[in-house]
Amino acid sequence: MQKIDTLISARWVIPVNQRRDVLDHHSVAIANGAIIAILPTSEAVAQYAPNEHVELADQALIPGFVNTHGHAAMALFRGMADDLELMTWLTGHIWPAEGKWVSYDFVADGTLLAAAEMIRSGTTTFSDNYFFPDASANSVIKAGMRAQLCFPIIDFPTAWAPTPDQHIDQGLKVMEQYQNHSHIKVNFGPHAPYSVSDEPLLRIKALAEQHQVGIQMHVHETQGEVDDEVAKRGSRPIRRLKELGLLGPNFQAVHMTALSPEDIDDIAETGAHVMHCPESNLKLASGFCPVDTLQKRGINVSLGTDGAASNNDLDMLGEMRTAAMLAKAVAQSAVALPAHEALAMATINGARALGWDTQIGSLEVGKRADITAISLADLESQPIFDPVSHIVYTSSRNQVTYVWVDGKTLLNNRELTTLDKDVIIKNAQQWRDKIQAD
Ligand SMILES: CSC[C@H]1O[C@@H](n2cnc3c(O)ncnc32)[C@H](O)[C@@H]1O
Ligand SMILES: [Zn+2]
Repeated sequence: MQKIDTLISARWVIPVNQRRDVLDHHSVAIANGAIIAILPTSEAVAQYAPNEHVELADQALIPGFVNTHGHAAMALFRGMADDLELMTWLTGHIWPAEGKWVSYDFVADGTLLAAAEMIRSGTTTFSDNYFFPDASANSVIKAGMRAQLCFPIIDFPTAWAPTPDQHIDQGLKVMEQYQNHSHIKVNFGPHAPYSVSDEPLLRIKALAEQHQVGIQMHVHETQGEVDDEVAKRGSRPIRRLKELGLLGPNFQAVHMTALSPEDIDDIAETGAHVMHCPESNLKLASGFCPVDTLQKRGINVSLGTDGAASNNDLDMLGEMRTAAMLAKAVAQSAVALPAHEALAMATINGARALGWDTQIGSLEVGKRADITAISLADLESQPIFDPVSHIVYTSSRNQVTYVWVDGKTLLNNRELTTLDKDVIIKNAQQWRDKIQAD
């Protein structure tokens, strides 16, 4: 018998591999944080002597969700400014609130709140775009998750830095601090084409090439953004970014609504990735990302929740369901974004977009053991013809039972192991009291 750290035996293992397998009565064997075998449970129990054997009858194992766009600390602004269109929401409510409240402590506490919510809904890796990325990094490490932290760059002064160059300089220091960290990647996060001038964008392009890191940016969030840019500069935002040399396989374009055939050509030709945030787009009435068309052009489309101030949750199961439904409506085709492809969008496509697909995003031998378990035991999941259908179309986040990162348990039968739920709730309430009293 081979000694290993953990054996997880489940009714289904859904690896989200190339073959889109659904494996019945299989087990995942874990040693030193990595997946060393996926095999029928009858064989696994004969072959391995695990330190811990987790047996999950009526549950499915999937790769941990990869939430590829958000602003974690904005969880503290959840429900503060609802039912507004993007620019009113941003300029009339969010930016003034950020000017007043955002600090190192705000970001540390807000990111812990977001991390706890994400773990409890099956997310193991997320991408963040917020001020004080050093505070976010500490919270991510405390939570035991993985994150891409895109430090913000914007033309006007923020709570974090007074000029675009100082945003970049401060971000570079954080990037240096986390170079080669197994759980943290630090990337560039220029806010949007309408809020970042050519000069900082050219500096970002040169530095991203020099450091071989990614760039994530809100692009084509609304038709209004595209029209304004055409009126102001005479070119569409995507074309401007292409002409500046930013588009390429390390470019992550968030939102991507209001696309012309030429915009789609630009993305397809350059190999840039698209981060689709359907619920934020719906709530802010921003527009529609043509997911089916993009995928047919071979463009990698991943999934993101955006921040909890525009979603208002960080629930990738819910986001996946919305994405699957919306893709069909937008394509006017019920075969657009089928269930297993929606699951791939929430896992392996995200890992690919973040450049982490050799390590995470699917359950395969050699990858890190970042795994989520979902219970399909209850009445609402009966009968079960296809567990993938149920995960995408009927499951809710309270069915997430276990979460592992690097084989370490972050959620144990719905209990957080790395974070203190009561402290996080108390801190969130204290921030609410301060903000409300103002
Ligand atoms: C530089 S990123 C941080 C910056 O972005 C703001 N933000 C949050 N959500 C959105 C969105 O959907 N579109 C544009 N900007 C957004 C956030 O409040 C920060 O100021
Ligand atoms: Zn955003």
